Amino acid sequence: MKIALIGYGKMGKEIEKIAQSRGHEIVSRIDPVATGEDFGDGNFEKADVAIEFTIPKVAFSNYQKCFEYNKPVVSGTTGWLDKLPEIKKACEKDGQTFFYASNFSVGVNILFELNRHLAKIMNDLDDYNVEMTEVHHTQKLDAPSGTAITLAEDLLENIDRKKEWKLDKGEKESDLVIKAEREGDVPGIHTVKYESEVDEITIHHSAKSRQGFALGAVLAAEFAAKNKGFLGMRDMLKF
Ligand SMILES: NC(=O)c1ccc[n+]([C@@H]2O[C@H](COP(=O)([O-])OP(=O)(O)OC[C@H]3O[C@@H](n4cnc5c(N)ncnc54)[C@H](O)[C@@H]3O)[C@@H](O)[C@H]2O)c1
Ligand SMILES: O=C(O)C1=N[C@H](C(=O)O)CCC1
Repeated sequence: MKIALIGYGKMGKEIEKIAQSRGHEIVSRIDPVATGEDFGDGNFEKADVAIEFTIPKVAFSNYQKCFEYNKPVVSGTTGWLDKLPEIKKACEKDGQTFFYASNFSVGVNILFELNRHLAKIMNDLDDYNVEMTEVHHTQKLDAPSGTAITLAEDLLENIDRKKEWKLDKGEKESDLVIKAEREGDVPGIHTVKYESEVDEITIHHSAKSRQGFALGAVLAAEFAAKNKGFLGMRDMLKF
């Protein structure tokens, strides 16, 4: 498969290694800083699929470009999701293909499943408060992480006593607090903690490197090249 990388930073480079090890060819590396390559230089159109890991403020315009070229796109960038309804519309009305995941690691997607299941159990157990922590490297631009937002949305959907998430500090009992910490080169740690007077229950994922995110993004690109529409990890992993 021929792959275009949009964003050739930490994730773009990790994805390149995994994609090549799975026999794929990188035909384009679009990044104004790292490579100087652009959509119009004749290479992007050779791609079967694009994988985009950039920065929040440019992600949406990159997806529009992919759609202009009718290329399926895998989106890993976080912090731009206010534009998601427009992307869904492009998939439904114009037949575009878009695969988004706040986290492509299979391990984190297992955590998402556990989080939904545990939240259903904890809904009636009012003695427990729930809060979340995420830890990432100091270069990260967005907070809370996209992964933390996914975990929080699943908690809010299943725990009636929590009404909205708040970054770092809550004001009311009904606020779900997400603490965001930045240190060193931490690839990503997410914890959901329930606490009562008598005990604590935690579920936790800690990435050892960026390899798991990159492998998941390449698997998603393989899936997006064969399937159409608005896609996500639950379509691909089927667990
Ligand atoms: N979904 C996941 O599994 C997952 C995993 C890791 C990171 N991320 C997200 O991916 C994004 C990138 O992470 P990273 O660690 O690679 O960041 P990074 O800072 O190392 O790389 C970002 C790259 O984007 C480039 N860029 C900036 N503007 C651009 C543009 N207009 N077009 C193309 N490239 C452009 C930058 O020059 C840089 O090289 C972040 O939003 C991060 O939160 C998601
Ligand atoms: O390094 C990052 O930035 C990461 N971003 C994603 C997020 O915001 O959840 C996934 C984990 C790593």
